[in-house]
Amino acid sequence: MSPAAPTTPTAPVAEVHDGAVVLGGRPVLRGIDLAVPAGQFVALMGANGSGKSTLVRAMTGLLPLARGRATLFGSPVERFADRHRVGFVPQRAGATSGVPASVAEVVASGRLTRRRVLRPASRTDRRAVHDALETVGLADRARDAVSTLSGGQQQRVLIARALAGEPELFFLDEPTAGVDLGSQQALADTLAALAARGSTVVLVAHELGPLAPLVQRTVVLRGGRVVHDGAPLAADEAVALHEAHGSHCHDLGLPGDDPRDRRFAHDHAPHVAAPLEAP
Ligand SMILES: Nc1ncnc2c1ncn2[C@@H]1O[C@H](COP(=O)(O)OP(=O)(O)OP(=O)(O)O)[C@@H](O)[C@H]1O
Repeated sequence: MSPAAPTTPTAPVAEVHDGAVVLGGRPVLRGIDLAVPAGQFVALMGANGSGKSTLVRAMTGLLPLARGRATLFGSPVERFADRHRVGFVPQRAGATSGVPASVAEVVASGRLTRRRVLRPASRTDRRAVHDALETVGLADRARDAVSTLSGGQQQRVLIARALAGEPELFFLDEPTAGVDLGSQQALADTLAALAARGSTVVLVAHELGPLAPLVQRTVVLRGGRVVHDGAPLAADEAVALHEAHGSHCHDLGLPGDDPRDRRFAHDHAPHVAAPLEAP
């Protein structure tokens, strides 16, 4: 019998190595090492201000790293050109922003990374928009103004916009925050279908709710560092883990006792005058 062919480890579709991010002169992420293989469903958890949104923004190239490197599909994020391969659903973004657009128009904007500039939408584009709306259960609202939808439905419109680009890798930043249970379940069904198709999902969440069964790996951040990376955790376990981690680093993104932190904070100290003391 011939020996089994060696298994090739799945190359990461998103990776950060020794990543650090500085915002407003303060280090908010330090020493981040994270590699997400194709097809994995990862939950990114941690308390408010622990750095979850900052990490997904750095992983998608929306924020520059002050140190380390980030790659998407093996390319440095700053030079990554295949934008259609990545879908991003930002945190707490309304789908309307006061713009009088229909649901279908907002979702169609998700095709722009695939369409040639100034070309009218093709039959394929229209099909992708329709399929995305079907997936999130809003096909019957396609012609309605997004402003007439509930917050949860608007969140689903943004997810449909990401789906319409037919990406392989999704980042979703707290898609269930403030969303009714019906919409949470619709989202769980949508993400289950994506996972079954082999898509990779990085989900920021405080509460997993109906999404919990989908999670294969949990990464917990605290004070801008990874404090757990492994088996899925329930939200209360993530909080317990968060609280169990010492007092050195805290959620204000200030450095802990690690000398590398002090060095890093020194190197990136804010170049602004200190605020005036309160009288
Ligand atoms: N533009 C900014 N300038 C300065 N500091 C910022 C900026 N954006 C975020 N921060 C700080 O960076 C830290 C991490 O913020 P981030 O939004 O990534 O946390 P989070 O874990 O996603 O929190 P939440 O769960 O509340 O969304 C916080 O201390 C926050 O105050």
